[in-house]
Amino acid sequence: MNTFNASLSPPQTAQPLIDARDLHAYYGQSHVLHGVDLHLMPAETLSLMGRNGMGKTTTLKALLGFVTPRQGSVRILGKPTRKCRPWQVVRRGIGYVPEGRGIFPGINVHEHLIMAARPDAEGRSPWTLERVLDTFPRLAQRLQHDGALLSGGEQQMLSIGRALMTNPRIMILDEATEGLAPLIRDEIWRILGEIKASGIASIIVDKNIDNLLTIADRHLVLVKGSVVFDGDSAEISRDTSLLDTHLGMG
Ligand SMILES: Nc1ncnc2c1ncn2[C@@H]1O[C@H](COP(=O)(O)OP(=O)(O)OP(=O)(O)O)[C@@H](O)[C@H]1O
Repeated sequence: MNTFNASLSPPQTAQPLIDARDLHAYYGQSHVLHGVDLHLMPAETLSLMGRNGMGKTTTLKALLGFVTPRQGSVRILGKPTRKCRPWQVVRRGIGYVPEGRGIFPGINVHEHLIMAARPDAEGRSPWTLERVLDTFPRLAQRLQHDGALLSGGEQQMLSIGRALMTNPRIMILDEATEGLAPLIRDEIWRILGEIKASGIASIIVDKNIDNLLTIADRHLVLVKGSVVFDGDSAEISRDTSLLDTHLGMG
């Protein structure tokens, strides 16, 4: 798929987990998304790229129901989400790791994890507390620590661990490694690789393009609320003008 020729519809071979079409979103009078199409296939890792302010977070919020699109549709697991509240959308099997992490003061690590625990739609719980703590040994050492007293990296691990406790089919991560020290970032990318290997589909927003090119199967690039590229890592790597102009990697 080439630049400025974004796909309008997903492949017909399997049902997409997420199928969003022609999303238009506004903040007041400000028209922020201009007809975004986005689909996510089972077990796929999709990156959402673009410079600051291009509409990545708003796209994620439109998928989750935090922002109501004025035009367009979102289907999660084949069912429309129109009129659904965000909690009803995520109950279809989405683990959300928001920008800023969403960790609560006054609640410790153990409580953050167990309050999120639920089985998947088939009643299975592959992600147990034990498995999450095995994946994040740092959290195991800090179980009784208040969320507000954790480092940024620990908070991000807790945010990801909490999302996994919901036994999601889809993980949505906004700014997965923002503001973290290089070693912690590496740790987060390793864990995102494990999540991918476990078969969970993901949408990842992050500023580190090299890591996104390594981990994601497909990439969408947003410019001023429109998708200008939809393709795989080889395709985007060849498109030096796109990388230079829209991602600052020239
Ligand atoms: N709550 C809001 N009210 C008004 N305008 C907003 C609001 N949130 C975002 N915007 C504006 O909408 C546009 C898209 O913002 P959005 O946060 O979706 O972009 P982004 O690509 O995620 O950027 P960043 O990397 O800076 O988070 C920007 O112009 C931003 O200023």
